Order: sequence, then C-alpha cells, then structure tokens
Amino acid sequence: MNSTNHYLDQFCTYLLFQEKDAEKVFYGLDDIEGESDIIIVEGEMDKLSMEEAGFRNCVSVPDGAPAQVSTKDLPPEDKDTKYQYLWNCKQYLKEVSRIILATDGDAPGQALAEELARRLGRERCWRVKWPKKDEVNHFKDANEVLMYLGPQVLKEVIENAELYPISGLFNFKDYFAEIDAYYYRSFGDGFGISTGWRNLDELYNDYCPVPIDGLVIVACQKRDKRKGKWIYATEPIVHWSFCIAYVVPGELTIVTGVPNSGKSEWIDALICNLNHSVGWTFALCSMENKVREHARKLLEKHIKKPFFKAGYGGYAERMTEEELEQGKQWLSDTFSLIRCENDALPSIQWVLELAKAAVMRHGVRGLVIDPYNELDHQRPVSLTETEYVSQMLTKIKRFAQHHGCHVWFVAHPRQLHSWVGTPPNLYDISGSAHFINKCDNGIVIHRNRDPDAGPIDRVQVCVRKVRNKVAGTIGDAYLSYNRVTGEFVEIK
Ligand SMILES: Nc1ncnc2c1ncn2[C@@H]1O[C@H](COP(=O)(O)OP(=O)(O)OP(=O)(O)O)[C@@H](O)[C@H]1O
Repeated sequence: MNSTNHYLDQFCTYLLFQEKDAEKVFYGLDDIEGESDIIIVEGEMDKLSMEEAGFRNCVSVPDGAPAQVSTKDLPPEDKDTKYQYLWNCKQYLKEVSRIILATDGDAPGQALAEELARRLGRERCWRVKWPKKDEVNHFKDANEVLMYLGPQVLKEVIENAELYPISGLFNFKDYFAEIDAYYYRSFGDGFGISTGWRNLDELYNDYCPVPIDGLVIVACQKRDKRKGKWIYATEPIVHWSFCIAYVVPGELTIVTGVPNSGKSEWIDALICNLNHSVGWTFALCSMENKVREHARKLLEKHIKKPFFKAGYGGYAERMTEEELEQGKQWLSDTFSLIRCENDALPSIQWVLELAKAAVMRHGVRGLVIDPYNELDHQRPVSLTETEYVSQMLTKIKRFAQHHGCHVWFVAHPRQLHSWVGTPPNLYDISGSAHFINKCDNGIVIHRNRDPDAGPIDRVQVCVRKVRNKVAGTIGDAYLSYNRVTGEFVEIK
C-alpha cells in the first residue's frame, strides 16, 4: 500500500498528493520488495528520474528533509513520529544489505541522509556525490542531473556511490599521505632525535640515518652444527606454520606476556599468515600504535624487506617504491582501522559496534584489540572488577560468535614482583581470573633475553588453553624473530 498517488492532470503535468491520515510509507515501496540493494531519494520526481537511469529499486521519502540533524538521542520507534514511514516499512528494509542515500546535496538533504543512516545502520549505507554544475555549485538532485546531464551520467553517479562515513572506522588509505611521508623521510623529526650519545642512540633509536660501518644487524640466528654455537644468518631458517592450535572463526583468544615480549608483533605476523593463506581480512583496534608505525610493521612482514635503509635493517635491501605502492594497496584491501580520534579512551561497546560495521561492510574475519588497559573501563560502582571483566568478555564472545569473527584480545599480566624471567601464567593477567575462564584460547608470548640461555631472538609461544580439542592442544612452539622484517620463522 502506498500513501502517495500520482495522476496526470488535463495539462499532462504530473500530480502527486498524499491521502489524509493514510499510513506513512515510502513512495515506490513495491519496487524494493525482495531487493538487496536499494536507493532512497528525497522526492517523487527523483524516484522517477532514477527509473529513467535504469534503477527501479528506488523509493522516495514521503515527507522531505529536516532543516538540520537532531542533536538528541534516537527516540524509541513508537515516538519517532517524523520518521514513522521508516518503521512502517521495516519488513521491506530488514534484508537489504546496501542502501544508497541519494538525497539532495543541500544542507537539509544531507541532514536527511544522516537521520536515515542513524536509523538504518551506517554500515549498510552509501552516499552519492552530485556532479559539479560550475566552479562552485553542484547539481542538487537526481532530477537535475537527469535533465541537464542525461540518464547515463545519473547512472554513473549511482554506480560511484561511496561508503557512508562512520566516525572511528578508517582504512589505511586515509593515511597514505602520512605513510608516504614516513617512507620518503619528509617528516622532520618524526624519526626521533639523537640523544647526544652515539652508543645510546644505537639502542634507543631504531632509526639510524646513516648505516654505521661495521655494525651488522642480523636477521635471525641458527646453530652452527660444527661448533655447537649460535651464529647469525641473514635468511629466515624455515617458514612457520601454526601447528599446535588452529584459528577457529568466532572464538576469543586472549594473548598475554610481559611488556615488550613481542605480543603485538606476533599477532601481526599471525594475521599476515592468515591473510596470505586463506585471504582473511581484519579490523585492528591497536591503541598503542601510530598508524604509520603499524603500516610499517605490517608492510615489512608482507613484503619481507625493511621499510627503511636503517640501523635495524643492516645491509638488507630496503623495500622499493613499487613494493611500497603494491603494499599500500594490500593494506587498504586487508585492514579496517578502529581509531578513537580524540583523547578519550574507547569503550568496548564502541569498539564492538565499529567492528560490527567492519564485518558488514568489509567482511572482516578477525578483530584485534590491543591492549585491554587502553580501553575505557568506567565500571559501575555496583560491579566488582571480576564481574565487570566477566560481562565485558561475554560481550566480546557474543560478538565473535554472532559474526563468525575471531577476536584476539591482548591483556597484560599484573606486575610480577619476583619475576625470574619465566613466562607468566594466564592467571597472572591483571584484573580477573575470568580472562582464562572465559576465553576459548589462551596464549602467552615469551622471549628469551638471556644470551647464555639460548639465542635472544627465540620466541616461545605458550598455548596454555584450547577449549575446542579439534582446534588444538596445549603446548609450546618455538619461533625465531627476524628483527629486520618482523617475520617469525619456525625453529625445528
Ligand atoms: N623475539 C624478539 N627479539 C627481539 N626483539 C623483539 C622480539 N619480539 C619483539 N621484539 C621487539 O620488541 C619491541 C616490542 O614488541 P611488541 O610491541 O610486539 O611487544 P609487546 O609485548 O606487544 O609490548 P607491550 O606489552 O609493551 O605492548 C619491538 O621493538 C619488537 O621489534
């Protein structure tokens, strides 16, 4: 049923009117029944223009646009009088996966797009860019574009619709200028400033502007069979495969380890492996990393060359400009970034909502939250920390299961006063024993820091909990960390 009727009057003008007290619905509602992609426009003439351009899957709002976006929270469905037509049509909209908001280009039209996106879910909304009319102005709507530029141009406008922006959800593409400036070293003091002591700089500043003669930084180490000693090698020894535990969609893995043990590096290496082997893509909520730093680390693992000709790269060849370009494309195809752009800490609810948008928009199969203590934990006074952690982990697990998305959640151990250099326990995680109780998998990353005890690049991946026996079993795997490229290789 449609509340708007249209007739041709005696002068062959198109007449549209709405019946008084009829239920408010979209105009053209029957045309979107069963469609997965739909277009929403602001007037009936725009709906008819879309048909001229070949799009029948289009509806028009019945009531025009608001003057501005409301600053209030969304009212409940039955109180949302101005947008009642949306709720009356919800059966038609439920299964729609892509909604192109082609409202007018003026301020009220954009306010209408925002109000619709708030109610329909930004993650399934796209928006159009109306073409330029002259140096300053743009065409206003579908009807104007049809009249002045023709149906083919209108068709192209719709085909080139872009994702509706979601505050907090980014792509590496949004940071390409910064990544380029980092690679081409046009950043001023962005690489760090000398401490004034050359021997301290070598330790403190990974970046050495000029490689120091005679300083050989090595890729990884292997045992010299004849002398029984650890010697340096510039090539990875073997490629590692994840053999103790497999990664199961929809599970929650807690990763812990003492500070600087390589937790973030190991997760990055794991997700690169998963992308290379099965094409998974990921949402990254990595609060301690600058975007360009994270881009560098991921690119080094992907391209298997250092980003810079710098101290840590030794004599290894730096990635070329062509490799950088190919790598940037890979970054933007593979990762969505969840970033809180102001100085507030993000809440878990906020992170999961954006992760849901990344699942729906980009089909991500994994989410990394790194680390727990950088989230906003405004715990209600009525909850103990244990109860709070339990509820938070339940939310994360629900998200993981519902969206078939594996979540890696990094949590630090509490301060270990009498730490003797051994791997911490999952029960040492600061906050609550629920971290181990509630997760599906629990992993401790540990690395040797004592040259007498073995090579210092050796990493121990301690699989301490695997709920699902099909996925694996508890045990330890040893990997070797390649400081030049950040890759991890298996030690047999
Ligand atoms: N096995 C290793 N050998 C040598 N250096 C390593 C090793 N693993 C990681 N590193 C280096 O240690 C630094 C910290 O690594 P990473 O950020 O992954 O640690 P983390 O455990 O996540 O740290 P934090 O707890 O502080 O977040 C990086 O500079 C990385 O290159």
